Amino acid sequence: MNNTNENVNIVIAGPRGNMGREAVRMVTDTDHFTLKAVVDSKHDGMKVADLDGMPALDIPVYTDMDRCFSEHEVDVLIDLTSPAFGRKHMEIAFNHGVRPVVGTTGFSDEDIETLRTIAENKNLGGIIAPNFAIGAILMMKFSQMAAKFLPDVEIIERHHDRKLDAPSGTAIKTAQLISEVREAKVQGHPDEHEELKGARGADFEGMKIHSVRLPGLVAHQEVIFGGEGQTLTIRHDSMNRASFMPGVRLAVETVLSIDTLVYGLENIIE
Ligand SMILES: NC(=O)c1ccc[n+]([C@@H]2O[C@H](COP(=O)([O-])OP(=O)(O)OC[C@H]3O[C@@H](n4cnc5c(N)ncnc54)[C@H](O)[C@@H]3O)[C@@H](O)[C@H]2O)c1
Ligand SMILES: O=C(O)C1=N[C@H](C(=O)O)CCC1
Repeated sequence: MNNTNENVNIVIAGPRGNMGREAVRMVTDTDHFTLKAVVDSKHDGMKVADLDGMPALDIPVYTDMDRCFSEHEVDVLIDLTSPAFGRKHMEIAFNHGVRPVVGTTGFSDEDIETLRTIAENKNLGGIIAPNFAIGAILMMKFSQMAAKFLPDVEIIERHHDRKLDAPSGTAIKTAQLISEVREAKVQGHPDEHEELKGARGADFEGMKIHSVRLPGLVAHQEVIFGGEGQTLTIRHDSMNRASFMPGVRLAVETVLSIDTLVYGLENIIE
């Protein structure tokens, strides 16, 4: 952790998105963070102030991340873009000695392994966090704890209808954490069959994951455990994107002092 509060030079990719806008606010409101530039899918050569609905900041906009890192001294990249670009952006960052903090979801296990190897070869830290909200991290930890005692579990995640990936990164991470403590297990009736394809949801080692997408939602998840004569529901709701920002700030401060890739904020909140 950067306990000395030394200045951190930051680039944000995806500044016009729901998360990116919030991250621009968080970085510019944090005394020891400096926003050096943003990387957008368009508007190369403009300033943040020129972008619709963005604050009046004299900060340059790039579409070419390589060029952005060549022209500025950068410590940390915050990537909040889309599943198609997260991995590429991380590789570019590592190549420039920049430490990525990535909220973008949709990474495969193979992506994470490859990126970890790159990070370690370059002696650089990186953090991929499917969910930056402290309450969501606790939901995942509590779920892992409960699964030791109640191994029958299903996950229902609910998100806004602009979301590209399903199931959510949080739901996958929750299932991975649960699978660390329980034997793989087929749930439900052994002879069950779906009258409509997909009715039982996605399968992760016998756990079912159900994805709801509706306008009006932000990010929500229930982890439901069933046992003899009882159920236990662990639920988290993010009502807005500000809920993610303390976690992004913590990740930026932590990534400066690690030299591997960390996947999941639960690994840095002990
Ligand atoms: N980890 C978390 O806590 C957390 C929280 C919310 C969202 N997310 C994830 O973060 C990502 C962004 O979510 P959002 O709701 O802000 O999405 P969004 O669609 O509102 O914003 C994404 C932004 O990225 C920009 N973009 C796309 N490709 C780009 C590129 N190549 N270079 C630069 N910018 C590019 C788009 O123009 C858009 O402005 C998603 O993957 C989402 O799942 C993670
Ligand atoms: O808005 C989104 O998209 C979110 N995605 C994360 C996920 O996939 O788990 C969690 C927070 C919101």
